[in-house]
Amino acid sequence: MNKLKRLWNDRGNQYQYAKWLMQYAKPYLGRISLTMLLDLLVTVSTLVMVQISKEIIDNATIHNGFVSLIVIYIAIMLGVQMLDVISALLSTMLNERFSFGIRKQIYEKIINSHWMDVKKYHTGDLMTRLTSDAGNIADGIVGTIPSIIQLAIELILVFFTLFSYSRLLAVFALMVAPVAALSSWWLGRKLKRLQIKVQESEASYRSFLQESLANLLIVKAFANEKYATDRLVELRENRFYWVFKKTKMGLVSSTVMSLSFQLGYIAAFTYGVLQISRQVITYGTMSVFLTLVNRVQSPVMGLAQQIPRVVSILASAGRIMELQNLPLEEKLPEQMEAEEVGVKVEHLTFGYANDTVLEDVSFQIQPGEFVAIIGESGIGKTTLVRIIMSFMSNIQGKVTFYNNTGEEERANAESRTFIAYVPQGNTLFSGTIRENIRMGKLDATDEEMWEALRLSSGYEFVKELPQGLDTVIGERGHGLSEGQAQRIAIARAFIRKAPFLVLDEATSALDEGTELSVLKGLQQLQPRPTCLIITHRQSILKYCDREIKIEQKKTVENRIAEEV
Ligand SMILES: Nc1ncnc2c1ncn2[C@@H]1O[C@H](COP(=O)(O)OP(=O)(O)OP(=O)(O)O)[C@@H](O)[C@H]1O
Repeated sequence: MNKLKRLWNDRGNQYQYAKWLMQYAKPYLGRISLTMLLDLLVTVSTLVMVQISKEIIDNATIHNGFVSLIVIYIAIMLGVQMLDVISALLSTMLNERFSFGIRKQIYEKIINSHWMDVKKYHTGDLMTRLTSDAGNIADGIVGTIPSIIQLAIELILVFFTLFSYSRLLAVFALMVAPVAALSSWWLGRKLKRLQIKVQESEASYRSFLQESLANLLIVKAFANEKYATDRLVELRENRFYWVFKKTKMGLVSSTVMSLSFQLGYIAAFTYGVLQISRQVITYGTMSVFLTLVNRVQSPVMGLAQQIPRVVSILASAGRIMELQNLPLEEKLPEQMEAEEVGVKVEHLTFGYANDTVLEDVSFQIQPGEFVAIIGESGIGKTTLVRIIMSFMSNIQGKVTFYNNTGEEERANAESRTFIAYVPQGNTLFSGTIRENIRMGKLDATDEEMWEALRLSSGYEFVKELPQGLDTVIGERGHGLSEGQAQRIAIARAFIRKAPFLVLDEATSALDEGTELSVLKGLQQLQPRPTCLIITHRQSILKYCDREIKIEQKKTVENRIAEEV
């Protein structure tokens, strides 16, 4: 019963996947049809060539002229070659455009979905979906599906041509079809599970590869080079196991089909020979028989061989649809003048999976206030600012920004346009210092960059670099010290001149003196932003008006005394 139910549900899913694929393919249907038309023209031309070859052989046996027929045959053959080339070029172009189109859509989907939902996937897995799965779908839409249609048309055309010569032979030739259909059905079901395993093992392999390269220092520091290589081999072996299993299954089915194909051919051959011996047919007709039998069976085989491809496309479509189904972040139209922004948090409750981190928390931060968020490690400080910045989904309660004129805006992804953020850790991109700072303000001038660097205490060291702002830094700020990278990240936030600034342990790598000058720079920011500063350091508190302490899932507010 359960098995039946699963089959039924699976059928529903396949239909959803196919519908989704169609919707993706829609803009490309014109160009796909053109390549199909070219391929169809090739099919028809080859059928005409079969007919001409029969005439040539028959004319030769009765000593009639056949030179002009050979010339026509060669002309058509050259035409077919040209059509083949054009069709190959067209489908490569189409494949490239389509595969990029699909990747762009998924990429956009990922970057516009809730950060929290996307972070559940390993970047290696996301990469596999963006590259291998998207590639599978592109190949499918541009190659497999048109070739299925083309093979079906070819089958019909050739079948009726053969039928017009000999009904019996046509039916003989099609005897391979039930075998092909049965083995395809059996194969399709088994293959889908294997294909998902192949893609999952590919994702684990890529994830490990990417992570171990990104954390090469840790691998080396713990002398884990051999362990890393062994692990890589193990993951690759796992992938190989599934690929091999899938290939074996494909081979079993194609061997069965190939054997039935051979049998069909032998039957047609014997039948033809008998007919010749009884002088019922000519040698020319015999050659047509054999060619057509071959040509009826090959599309049937071709169709059956497409089954693994279709299965693999549907499995990839399922993996990509999963990303497509992620809910988009809410982006509300601007509702308030974002000057001097404050925030109200009301009855906020939030937890990851089963663990509640914050429970019925309410507080307010006035525009222009500097507030320290404190509390022991792992208590929920970063979580709280991520909620305020609308990175999280499934929160209970309300977060509202407001300005001095009483306008309000419920926190949403669009609110980040008036927020600047310095996250924990090293968050620089590879590229120049200029490119990194510019992320805070895309049209920033050099003067603005130097000013932001001055306020973040990065001016001196960047000035001393031979290439200055054009100094190229590596992945995650490689080439800079942690403290220097932090100051560039702070400059990236300062240049935004955002009315709401969030610093998450932004000065943790700085010495006391440099930290002090960053805090002084923070106070000089014009216009003065509202500032949320997550910190473990007492020295920072005296630069704040208030502290909000997180304790036992609640917040406790304290005004900071002047003399602290
Ligand atoms: N993506 C996540 N999934 C599940 N649990 C998480 C996730 N991120 C954080 N947590 C958990 O939520 C709790 C709060 O984490 P959070 O990062 O907000 O703490 P924090 O106060 O900022 O800590 P620290 O001072 O060490 O940076 C921790 O117990 C942590 O394990």
